[in-house]
Amino acid sequence: MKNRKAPFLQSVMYALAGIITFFSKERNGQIQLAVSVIAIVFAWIFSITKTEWLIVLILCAVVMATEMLNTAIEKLCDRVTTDYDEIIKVVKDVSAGAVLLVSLLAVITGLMIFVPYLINCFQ
Ligand SMILES: Nc1ncnc2c1ncn2[C@@H]1O[C@H](COP(=O)(O)OP(=O)(O)OP(=O)(O)O)[C@@H](O)[C@H]1O
Repeated sequence: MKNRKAPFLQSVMYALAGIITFFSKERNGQIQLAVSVIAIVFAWIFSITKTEWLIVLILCAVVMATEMLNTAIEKLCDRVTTDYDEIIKVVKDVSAGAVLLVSLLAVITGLMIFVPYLINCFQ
C-alpha cells in the first residue's frame, strides 16, 4: 500500500481545506456558523464574563466539530451503500444523536447565560 503520510504543514492545509469545504458546502455547517456568530455578537454586546466567554466559545466549537464528524460519517456511509442497511442506520443515528446531545447542551447553557442579561436589558 502506498505511504500517504503527509508532513505536518501539509496535514494542517488538508485540515483547513476540510473546514472550508464544511462551511462552504454543508447547509448545517452554515446554520451553525451563523448561530455561533449571533451568540458571539450577543456575548460582546452584553459584555459577558471571561468564564461565560470560555463556555460560549467552547460550546460553539464542540457543536461545530461534532457536526463536522457527523457529516464525514454520513458521507462515508453513503459511499459504502445508499441501499437500506441496518448497521448504516445505527451508525448514522448514533452520529446524529451526538450532534443532538451537544446541541441541546449548547441551547440550555446559552439560555442560562443570555436570558439573565436579556431580562436585565428590559428592566
Ligand atoms: N443507507 C441507509 N440505511 C438505513 N438507514 C438509513 C440509510 N441512510 C439513511 N438512513 C436513515 O435516515 C436517517 C437520515 O439519514 P441522512 O443521511 O439523510 O441524514 P440527515 O441527518 O438527514 O443528513 P443531513 O445532514 O443531510 O440533513 C439516518 O439517521 C438513518 O436513520
